[in-house]
Amino acid sequence: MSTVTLLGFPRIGLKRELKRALELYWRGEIDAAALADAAASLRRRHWQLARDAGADVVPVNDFSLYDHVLDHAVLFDAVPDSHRPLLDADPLAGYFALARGRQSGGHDLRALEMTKWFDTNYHYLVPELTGDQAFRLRGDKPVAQFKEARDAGFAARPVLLGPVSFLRLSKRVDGGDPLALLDRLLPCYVELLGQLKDAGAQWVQIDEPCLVLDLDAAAHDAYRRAYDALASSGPRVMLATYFGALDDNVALAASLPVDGLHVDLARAPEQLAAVLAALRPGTTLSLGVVDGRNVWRADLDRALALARRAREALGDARVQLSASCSLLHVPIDLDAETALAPLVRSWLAFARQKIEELRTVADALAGHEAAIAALAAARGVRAARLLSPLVVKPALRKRLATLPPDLGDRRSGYAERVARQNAAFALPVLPTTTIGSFPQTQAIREARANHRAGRLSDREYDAYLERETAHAVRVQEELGIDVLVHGEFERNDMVEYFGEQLDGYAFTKLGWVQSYGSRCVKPPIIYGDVARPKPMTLRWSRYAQSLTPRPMKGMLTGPVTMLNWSFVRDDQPCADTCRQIALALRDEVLDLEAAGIRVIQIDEPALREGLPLKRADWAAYLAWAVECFRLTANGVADGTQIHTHMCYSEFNDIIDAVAAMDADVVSIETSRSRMELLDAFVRFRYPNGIGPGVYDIHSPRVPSRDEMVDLLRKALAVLPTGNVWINPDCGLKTRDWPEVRAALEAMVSATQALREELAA
Ligand SMILES: CN1c2c(nc(N)[nH]c2=O)NC[C@@H]1CNc1ccc(C(=O)N[C@@H](CCC(=O)N[C@@H](CCC(=O)N[C@@H](CCC(=O)O)C(=O)O)C(=O)O)C(=O)O)cc1
Ligand SMILES: N[C@@H](CCS)C(=O)O
Ligand SMILES: [Zn+2]
Repeated sequence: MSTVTLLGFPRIGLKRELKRALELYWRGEIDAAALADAAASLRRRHWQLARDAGADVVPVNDFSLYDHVLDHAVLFDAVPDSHRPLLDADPLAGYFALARGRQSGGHDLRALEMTKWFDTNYHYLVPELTGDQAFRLRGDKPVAQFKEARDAGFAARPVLLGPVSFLRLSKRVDGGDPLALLDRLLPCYVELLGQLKDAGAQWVQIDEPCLVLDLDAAAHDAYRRAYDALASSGPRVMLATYFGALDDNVALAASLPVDGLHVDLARAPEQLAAVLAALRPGTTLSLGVVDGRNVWRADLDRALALARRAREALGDARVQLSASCSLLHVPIDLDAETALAPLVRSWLAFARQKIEELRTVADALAGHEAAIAALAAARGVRAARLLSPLVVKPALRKRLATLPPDLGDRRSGYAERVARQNAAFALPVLPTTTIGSFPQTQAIREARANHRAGRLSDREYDAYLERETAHAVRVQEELGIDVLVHGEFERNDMVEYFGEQLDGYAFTKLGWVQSYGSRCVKPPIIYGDVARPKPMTLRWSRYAQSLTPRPMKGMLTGPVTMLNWSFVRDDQPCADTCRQIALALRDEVLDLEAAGIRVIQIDEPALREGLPLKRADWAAYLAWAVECFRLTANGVADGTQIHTHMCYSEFNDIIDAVAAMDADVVSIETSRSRMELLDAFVRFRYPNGIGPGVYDIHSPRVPSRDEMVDLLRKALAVLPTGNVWINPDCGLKTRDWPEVRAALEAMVSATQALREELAA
């Protein structure tokens, strides 16, 4: 019978128990032992859940207190010299200093850079390597977690990030090629695999998601050298590839001397034939037949058909059934969603239900009657979903089909627009602004929770939000910020808040998915045609503008980000869904403008991360993504200023698309890379306004005025002064008020210093 395995399970806990424990620990309210207990009990609960749902083998070492890439950097001692003494003295404190920075106890340590994990909304910490990097094993996390599961009676498979992917996801501080360090790193893997074998591991899962990327000859060579070196040094190796098709790398992956290969058959079912043809004799094939990136019940007939084909070619013992990738990217348990409309709920599967689906396929493959009957039931539910009147809105479809071709064009070019805007707003040189959110304090979240639970009336909640908004406006005025924001206090999240107000979207109570560290999101679920029944942000923008004579920015999440950070329907192309969202948001933009809001920011932080992993697919994606942004933004008059904001982006590859969006101002995250990310704009001679982020909002560390002056000088040396705006890297919702005040005070003071220099 085929084995059911998992590549990984969510770590945060159904009720975000890990988040709570981490934040208590960081505030000094629990000690390291209590944090370790909370983590161990979550691991135990998740192994049990996975086994009860039907997994034959559970993953271990997929658990992390903050991030699995950081865990590997620490495991191999691939950390900056600055952090090593603390890591030696107090491993947990050192670990969190790498993740979050630390400015206490005589330390001034910065956090590592954080970036997107492939095309997901999970963020990993980028290991920093030097040219003469030495690696050694530090600690024994994978072995300890294997023993923990083994001793608790679970059949467990340790998960490691593979050496080539680890290096490709790292960066060299000297600009060199991280893969040049491969030969130095491999002995650590060999030693670790030996330890796992000694501990009794039968299999180890080695993740090489980079095998689904476009790879050059040097990367192919690195893969061969790496796996030749690892061959037979430890347990049997399941080489896991995910997030797409192996395509040109299929022969490479299948030729490596490993015992098993996992392939993603949710995104790329068509690759099964090529994989079966290329597989070495004796190799086990793990079929990722259930989608680990989305929440729809699987097409179990298709999954079973794929499994049967693999079994015919390989025999039962050489076939494993799994989700396409780690289940890290989906919520834990649909059973907790008691408030979802029953029909919509019947269409969904979260992590636990996905394991049950895998069990069903495995059992059906083995001919079990009950499983075969379950397949028929699942078939009925899927068919009903695709035909449901909840899904299709004919009037909207008609509007979309008859859009005038120039709907996404501004009336005039940038030069004319900016002249009008400058005359209307009379802003100083180097105008200051922020990205939108102000601290989402515990008190605000509690008020929202109380409102949701009926303990706070609509009127009380509204009045509370008005007070918070008025306070934020006052603070910005006191600080001397030029273009203000209302603070986004009414929003639980920049995507979920809009999803809650749009037709065609469902939202969950406990559908938490980790975004980074202790931070989570509840991605809303797009199940049908999207439409806007009524204005969504007008009330708060209008109120905030009424409090100040300064320009108040309207604040919207853009269509591409709404799409990429939601669970999307799988019954129509993403481009079509995105156009529907764009039309809904366009109406919001025009309502804001009509209400006198003359600066409107449309955030698109997820536009870059949605780039397909293969370059060949980029142009098509960027074409519809830009079209959707333009459709949303460009119906306004010349005097209305459109801003967009993007964070965590590497812009070199997409600068043409950013320019084609034609926003009047784009604010970007640049401080962590010390303005390196500006290069693309400089080389392109980006013509419109640009706000390079001058301080990192992800760390509690308050930057000094001089640091910001320094960064700004770098920016002003390469950008036309008249185009430059001054802002933080991203929104301030995760910070607290004293930090925000101090940091913005320093930002305004840095700006004033530069204005004086420019005037002199
Ligand atoms: C900007 N980013 C975002 C991304 N994706 C999004 N969908 N949204 C984003 O803003 N991706 C990239 C970046 C970085 N990512 C994040 C992601 C998440 C956060 C964050 O701060 N998340 C909050 C949760 C936000 C939320 O939904 N809050 C709700 C629920 C609040 C809550 O916990 N309530 C309690 C009761 C109150 C209490 O006692 O605290 C409860 O329900 O139990 C809300 O505000 O209503 C997080 O804390 O993880 C930041 C950046
Ligand atoms: N307006 C949002 C953008 C985050 S990317 C915020 O300020 O939080
Ligand atoms: Zn941002």
